[in-house]
Amino acid sequence: MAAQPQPPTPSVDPTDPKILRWDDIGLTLILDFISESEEATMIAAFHAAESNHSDPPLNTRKRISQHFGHHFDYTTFGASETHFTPVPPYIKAILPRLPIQSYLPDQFTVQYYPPGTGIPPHVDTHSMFGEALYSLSFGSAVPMVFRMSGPNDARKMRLPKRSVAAGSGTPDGKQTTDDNHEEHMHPSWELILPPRSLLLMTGASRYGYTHGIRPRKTDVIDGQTVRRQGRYSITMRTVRRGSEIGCQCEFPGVCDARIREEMALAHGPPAQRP
Ligand SMILES: O=C(O)CCC(=O)C(=O)O
Ligand SMILES: [Fe+2]
Repeated sequence: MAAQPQPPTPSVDPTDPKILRWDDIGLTLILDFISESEEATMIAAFHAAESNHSDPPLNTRKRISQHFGHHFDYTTFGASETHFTPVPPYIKAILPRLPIQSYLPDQFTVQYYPPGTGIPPHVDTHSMFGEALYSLSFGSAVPMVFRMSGPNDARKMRLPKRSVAAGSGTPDGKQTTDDNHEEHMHPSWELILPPRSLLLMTGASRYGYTHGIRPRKTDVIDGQTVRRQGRYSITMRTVRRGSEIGCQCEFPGVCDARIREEMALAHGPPAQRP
């Protein structure tokens, strides 16, 4: 396997060597954010909630999601108005430890990735969720791919049927010439997310970069080729409400708020009723 592109060198927090920061792009990785016993509790809770379903996670070949708080709405890429599931204690317990306390997440997606699966590169919706996006990893390590978005990403986000599942490349995941050009302009790099680590995306890493996980049977971790195992993550987001909905970021190419404004301009003002 070709060597995977390494992430830029982080700075290590002087007060805590487990906190790695890429300050210029607003990215933070906190190692050992949860204990092994908290990890075991989370895995057990995930499986307990799945056992009502016909397809238990260990037999699935597709990513499975559980939603807590306001559900993620895959049609608007925002939060559901109607679906709410109370937040379980194992999630509530970690909120006081999150690095940003001025606002806390209230939308949680717990996902199980069977071995070999991933998530296509995407930019999480800007206008519907607050700046801080968290991803807590557990179960096993996986490389997350980051790449500064470019014109090809902007073009794809303006296609009629944008979806997280469509991601980058062709629907079958193959790279197109445009993808290769984009990769040349803004090379991607992979950051290993170890189990029990917390990733925090703000600034450019949140608004301007795509992030994703390549579907792969093996990964190179610490120089060793290892078979990918089942992985779990909890994505944590803060729902924007009322006048907070919108975005003023510096990355209009991949900003859903700007795309909506463009569409409104292109289609003219709404028809006046007599
Ligand atoms: O599994 C992860 O760590 C990230 C998932 C993600 O990017 C998302 O749900 O938007
Ligand atoms: Fe995401």
